[in-house]
Amino acid sequence: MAHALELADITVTFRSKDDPGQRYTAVADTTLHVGAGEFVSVVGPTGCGKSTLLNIGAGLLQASSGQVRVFGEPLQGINRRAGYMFQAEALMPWRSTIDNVMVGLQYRGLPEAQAREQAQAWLARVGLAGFEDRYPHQLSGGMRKRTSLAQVLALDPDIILMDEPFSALDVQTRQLMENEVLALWAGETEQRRAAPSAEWAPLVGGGREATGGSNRRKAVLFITHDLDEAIAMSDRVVVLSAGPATHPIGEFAIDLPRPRDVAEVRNDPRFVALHAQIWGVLRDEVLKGYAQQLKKAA
Ligand SMILES: Nc1ncnc2c1ncn2[C@@H]1O[C@H](COP(=O)(O)OP(=O)(O)OP(=O)(O)O)[C@@H](O)[C@H]1O
Repeated sequence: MAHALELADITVTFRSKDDPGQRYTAVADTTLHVGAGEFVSVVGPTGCGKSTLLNIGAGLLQASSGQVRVFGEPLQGINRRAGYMFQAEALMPWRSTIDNVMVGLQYRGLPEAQAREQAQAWLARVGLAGFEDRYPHQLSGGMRKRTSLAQVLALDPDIILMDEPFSALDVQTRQLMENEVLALWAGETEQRRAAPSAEWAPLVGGGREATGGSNRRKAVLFITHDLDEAIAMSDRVVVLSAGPATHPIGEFAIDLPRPRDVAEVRNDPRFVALHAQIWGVLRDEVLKGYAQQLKKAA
């Protein structure tokens, strides 16, 4: 079966805007894939080219050479089978929560009433029932992330591309969101734990089923610089070298049982062993990446 997303021999060379003769090869000869329904994380030192690879997979950036295939088909233009969750807030501040979630559905041609119904169901599913009319500035950081998640999932993409989506959150909210993403990805719809407040609400059922979408597991490409997060969430972790000419230098199957609680799984001896193994490959690259950042700043 074709991979959901395949990057084959990708090289990305940027040209300096000020001096077109000056070039920087951020990524070189990189091949990586995400199987249908697979959760893959890519980790690497800061500035190594993680977002560049994700942008290539999203079709937002064209590779200098190499091929991108989506379910076996060469990607041309934007990857319409993928939803994209950025590190930065992507909500429109002038639109209410529900309007933010509805906008993509309406853009796809869904009548307003139907778009509203689906958006409402998704907001409920990410624990935001009752917050439909709030504006982004009236929500906490975690709630805004939930809204972004609803926005992406409402479009029922087969592939989800996530670029450090929770790095701006505090540790507790971040772990909650990570668990929520895992539960949504795994198709869990039951209430998993008691909810002391909306901010801490668990997933509630009915979203996807109520809106007639599919319940199959999505392929996820998750970019992070946080190795703990990568191991806790993924089926597979790909380690990138420091730049320039970044490329994968290690790939590790994460054989921890699911369902996982991202906080608890860190105490599992297998997690500790995997962490030590992967960190053994990543450590030198992180040091190289850090030295490069210092040089750039000097
Ligand atoms: N449009 C561009 N023009 C020139 N150089 C670029 C461009 N986009 C990215 N780069 C460079 O390519 C390299 C990789 O950038 P990228 O943002 O992909 O790294 P990253 O691993 O996602 O970084 P971080 O960990 O900081 O999020 C960096 O050195 C960056 O400065």
